[in-house]
Amino acid sequence: MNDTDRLPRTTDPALRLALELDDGRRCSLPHCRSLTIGSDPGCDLVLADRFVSSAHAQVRFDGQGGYRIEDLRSTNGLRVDGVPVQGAQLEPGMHLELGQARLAVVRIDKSEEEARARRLRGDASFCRSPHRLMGRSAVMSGLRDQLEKLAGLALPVLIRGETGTGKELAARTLHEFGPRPEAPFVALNCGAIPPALFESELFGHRRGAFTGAHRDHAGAFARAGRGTVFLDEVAELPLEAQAKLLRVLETRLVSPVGGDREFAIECRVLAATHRDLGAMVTSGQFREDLFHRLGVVEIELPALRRRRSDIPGLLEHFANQAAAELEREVVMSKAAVSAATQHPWPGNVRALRNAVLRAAALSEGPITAAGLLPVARPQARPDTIAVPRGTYADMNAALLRHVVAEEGSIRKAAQVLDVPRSTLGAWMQRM
Ligand SMILES: Nc1ncnc2c1ncn2[C@@H]1O[C@H](COP(=O)(O)OP(=O)(O)OP(=O)(O)O)[C@@H](O)[C@H]1O
Repeated sequence: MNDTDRLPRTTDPALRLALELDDGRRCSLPHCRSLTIGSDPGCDLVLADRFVSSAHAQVRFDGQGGYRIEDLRSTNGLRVDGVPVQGAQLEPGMHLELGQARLAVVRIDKSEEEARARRLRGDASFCRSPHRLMGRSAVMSGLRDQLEKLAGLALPVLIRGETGTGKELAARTLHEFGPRPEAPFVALNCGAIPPALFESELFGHRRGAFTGAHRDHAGAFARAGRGTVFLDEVAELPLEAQAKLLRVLETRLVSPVGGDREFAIECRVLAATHRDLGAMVTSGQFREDLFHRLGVVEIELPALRRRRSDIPGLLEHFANQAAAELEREVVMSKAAVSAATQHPWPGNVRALRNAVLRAAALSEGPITAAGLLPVARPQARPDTIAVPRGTYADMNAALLRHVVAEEGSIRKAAQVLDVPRSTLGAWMQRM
């Protein structure tokens, strides 16, 4: 038998279906679009199974509200409810086998789906969520649509954007609207991990693996379980660490340092960077194969100066946040809104948020333009830096302290040094 057309057809146009993997991952069938399934990272649904062909099958939208799966001449074929088929109309309750991978066709509860979409679009009820990407500009609403589509797919996503544009917020949104929002979201700042600790932080270690390893340590992949690992500032990984990460992403197997057993990883991997990874690949600083693994899909968070129409809404949002924290009214003057809309905001939304919170804390009446954007006082810059005699580490610490003292804040120093604020913060903590 090569076809299961005799199965009842899906006629309800509102019926939404998803494919559920054995490990609980769920991929909702995109509205009115086709979806390819295979082991190739370019597929919409990637199955890391050596019996799955690179492009194994395709789920086609049939134009009438239904979906059909077709075998794409795969090596190991397609089975529906245990029967080898060439194609079949998808119905809830069916079991598909592609190579050794098993997928169940499940019905998505419509109200659950609608609530998810409403939350992502920004209903009032979702305003309280700390993970909300605000902004009414066309570029931001396009981005939210993109995130909504990507959240249901198990693909790796590379998030690009300048510091403070909301990359981590976007990663959390993908996790929160993905199939397992209740599973852990583990964020790791790759720029803040000393090279010697990289393997242990990601993959974990066993007790006694190295001096100081007094007990077993679960790495990020183990802690994320079936959730998400977010590799922030992934471009900062040294080449040796990149090779190790690539191996894990290819085999989906992790071996803790000092352990003799590998375990399979089940989490989704998201990565972010403020750097031009393509250029780093060209200059040999970043592995091309890892770049393609991580960036199956790329999204870009636009700089705030490229979407100035979002600024008044963000000011209002953060003024409300400040009012809630300070337990008093916080009002922005028209002049402050106008000045903020012209400002270049090199530190993007984070800088804007900090400016509003600082101004709200310091001003008693409405926030003025000068209160929000104080003019930087020119500082006398010494020609030399007093560097202590000592080790390379001592010297680095002295230089970092100097830049922070001169710039007046870790945020500004991070901009001068062109490193993320969180990275510089972590360096300072280790000094
Ligand atoms: N669109 C947005 N709506 C509301 N808040 C935002 C938005 N974008 C960023 N923020 C806020 O700005 C701050 C910085 O965001 P986030 O940490 O996600 O940026 P990032 O791009 O990951 O920064 P970095 O590269 O420095 O790590 C957070 O407090 C976040 O909540």
